Amino acid sequence: MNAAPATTLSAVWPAGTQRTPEGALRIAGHDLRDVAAQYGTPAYLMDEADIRARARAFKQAFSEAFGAIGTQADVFYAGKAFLCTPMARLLLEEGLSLDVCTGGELAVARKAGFPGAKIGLHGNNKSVPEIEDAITYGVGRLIVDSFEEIERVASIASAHGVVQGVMLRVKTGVEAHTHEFIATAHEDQKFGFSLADGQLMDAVGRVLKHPEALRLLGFHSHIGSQIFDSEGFAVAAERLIHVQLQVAQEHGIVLPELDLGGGFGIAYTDDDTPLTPQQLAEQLAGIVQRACDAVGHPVPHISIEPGRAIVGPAGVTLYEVGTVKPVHATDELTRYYVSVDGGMSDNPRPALYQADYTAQLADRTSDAAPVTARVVGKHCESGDIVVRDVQLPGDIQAGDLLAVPATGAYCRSLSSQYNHVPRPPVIALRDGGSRVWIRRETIDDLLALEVEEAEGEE
Ligand SMILES: Cc1ncc(COP(=O)(O)O)c(C=O)c1O
Ligand SMILES: N[C@@H](CCCC[NH3+])C(=O)O
Repeated sequence: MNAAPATTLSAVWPAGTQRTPEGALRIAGHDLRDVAAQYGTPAYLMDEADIRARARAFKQAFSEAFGAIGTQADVFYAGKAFLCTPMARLLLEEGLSLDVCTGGELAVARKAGFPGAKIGLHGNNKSVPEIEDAITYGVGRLIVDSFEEIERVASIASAHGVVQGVMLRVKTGVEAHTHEFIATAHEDQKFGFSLADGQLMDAVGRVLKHPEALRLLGFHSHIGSQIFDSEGFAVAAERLIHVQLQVAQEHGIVLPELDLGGGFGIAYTDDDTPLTPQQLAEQLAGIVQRACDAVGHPVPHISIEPGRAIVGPAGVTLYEVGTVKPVHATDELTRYYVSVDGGMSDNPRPALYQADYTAQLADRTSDAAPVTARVVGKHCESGDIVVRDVQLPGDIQAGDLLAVPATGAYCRSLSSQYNHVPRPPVIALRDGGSRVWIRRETIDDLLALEVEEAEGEE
């Protein structure tokens, strides 16, 4: 008798994820039971080919769509989504640029040999050492976020005899359709110079007073994160092109660059329907062209900064189930609390943003009737939820493996050691091999930070 064929999972999973005829999940050719046996759980798994394919898709789609309107577009991967040295090297191999926002992220880029010219440094409160590191490393663009910083960057650049390329972060006033904590362009939040109250034009004037130290490249806007339509980008682009025109009229300078930021949404569950890189690129190119044509301004060189959309869907967290507790939530509902060996320390997004995820058994299939389950972690918080609502087989039990998809972005990078739970490793899976990108943290790693009192010391 022929075995049942492998089935391919939905787009919430890394491309090509399958359920094998034996019932286990397989990613990049790896049976997750073998991965768990080799590396332990919990573990962040990254499908390397999937990251590469998404990086390539963005690069190609944006260069084609913006090439068609007579300009170029660079893709700066937003390192905050997930960064480590091998990831930075992968991006470099794929021809992307890199957005970092702290000295720590810059240090990873340097370790990877990422050329300074292909790096942008963000941050609303960069320290003097961070600015010095960026300038001496030759970072191509520094995205300036405050009046204090204009003077700080000018004085450091001038002390090093450098004319530093800068962009101004703009608060465009766009109300992005996303969770309040990840919307970043409305007035009442910390990022950027406001367009509405004249701060931006004031900032332009102040940058232009330092021609020996600062070169104004253009404006930068990031309207927020996990956004599914291009409406907000259209409003932001129109406003930005309009001020670029104003700069041309008032100062006689045509600013060569415009950065539209990142924030492109991904599917966390099957209810989410993100745009493809090609759809995004075509829509954004149309938006920029119309905005420029409307005021007769040349189309600037464009950059975008996707983080989540490149790395998010490529990641899956693999857990082991420890307990299953049926809870009589209401007269009608028994909810099965499935506790796994990680939780809010490896994925704080549900606690921070009420983010939705899904999950599937990774070691077997089951014919048992599905039950309403909540996947929770092992931390001392009732908000320690990994997946709020998911249907899982009623015979789920201790020892089962559970996989949660779409955890490649803002999980490892937002992780903590809450309750002294060491952080999971990051394992890169590729056809024919696997490799540890970041090893599992140990209790000794955590204890090593403590400073013992020397004997005889008060
Ligand atoms: C300035 C900037 N660029 C890019 C990003 C990347 O966002 P996302 O990972 O949602 O694409 C962020 C984070 O939201 C950001 O603050
Ligand atoms: N950390 C957020 C996104 C904000 C990114 C930085 N501006 C998330 O997980 O969705």
